Amino acid sequence: MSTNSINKFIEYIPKAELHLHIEGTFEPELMFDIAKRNQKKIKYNSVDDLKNAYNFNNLQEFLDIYYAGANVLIKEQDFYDLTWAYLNKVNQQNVIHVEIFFDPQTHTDRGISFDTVIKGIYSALEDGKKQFGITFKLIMSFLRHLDEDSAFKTLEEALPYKNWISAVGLDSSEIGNPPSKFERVFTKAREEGFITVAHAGEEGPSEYIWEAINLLKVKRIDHGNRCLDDETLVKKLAQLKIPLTLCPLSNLELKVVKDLKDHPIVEMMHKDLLVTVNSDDPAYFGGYMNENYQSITDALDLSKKEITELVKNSFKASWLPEEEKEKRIAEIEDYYQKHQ
Ligand SMILES: Nc1ncnc2[nH]cnc12
Ligand SMILES: [Zn+2]
Repeated sequence: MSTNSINKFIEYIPKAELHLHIEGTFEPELMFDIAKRNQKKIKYNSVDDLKNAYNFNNLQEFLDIYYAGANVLIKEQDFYDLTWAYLNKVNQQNVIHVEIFFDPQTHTDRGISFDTVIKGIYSALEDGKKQFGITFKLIMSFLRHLDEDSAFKTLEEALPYKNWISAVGLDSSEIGNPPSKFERVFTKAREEGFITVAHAGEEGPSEYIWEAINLLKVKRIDHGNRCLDDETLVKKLAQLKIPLTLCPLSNLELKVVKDLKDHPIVEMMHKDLLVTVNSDDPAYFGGYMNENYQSITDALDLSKKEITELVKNSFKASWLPEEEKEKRIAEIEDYYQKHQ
């Protein structure tokens, strides 16, 4: 199979993205534009200087730069522009459904109101649906390095927007901040009708994945790479069909894997895990959806059949209505049959 043919296959197949932090789509060029209009300073002199700083040894080194970048977002229009830029990008990549995270505490902790953040993001998502037909769900993620009180306060702020937010999640510095720290917040969130998900087993141990399942009652695990350390856990994830939202380029850039050739995605498929491909923080990790698919395809020599399986998994793992899921999966199978 020529690289060209498989890359075209990846480009044109309709895709869903399930693990994407909107703050992680902040491209340096847009960051400088928004900083200028808000008269905010950036630590770096130029787009190139900033890009040169994107060299991470672990999750925390990335998070420090990611939170600093988000500091220039002040007005509703800024959150709109950020989200709109992402939708334009993925529309060109034939992404037709997105389930995206936003981190309200990154902004409310600096005095930006919850309303400003969510209104900007949501109105761009609505416009994306109208203009591009991209359907969406919004996931509000708690920052796990902050305390339970802050998470409870954020949950309260989200209640008037229940109709806009499908789920709550858990992200930021994983090691030392286990899911158990947020058990009570997640219980309350479920009582309020939110679906739950959590980042677990990215850098943290497999025990954190168990906690996310048993204590937070998550419907998906974000990352979950470390589940492979525990065969019983792998069996549990497979048996409960709990999807894992994997992020290959993120894993490479944050040194979760040394080389994409070591990425566990194929091993996980062979173990019957429902794994999906996502971009996490594409502005920081060198690629959106197509680049993620293309780089693992290159590294692991994936076939069109395997790529099709991964794409179907994303729709299976999505929260689209059942009827719509089936329709999308049938369309993807049809695409495969025509282009295999
Ligand atoms: N990969 C990641 N892990 C944890 N928190 C994050 N926030 C943004 N990206 C993240
Ligand atoms: Zn993430």
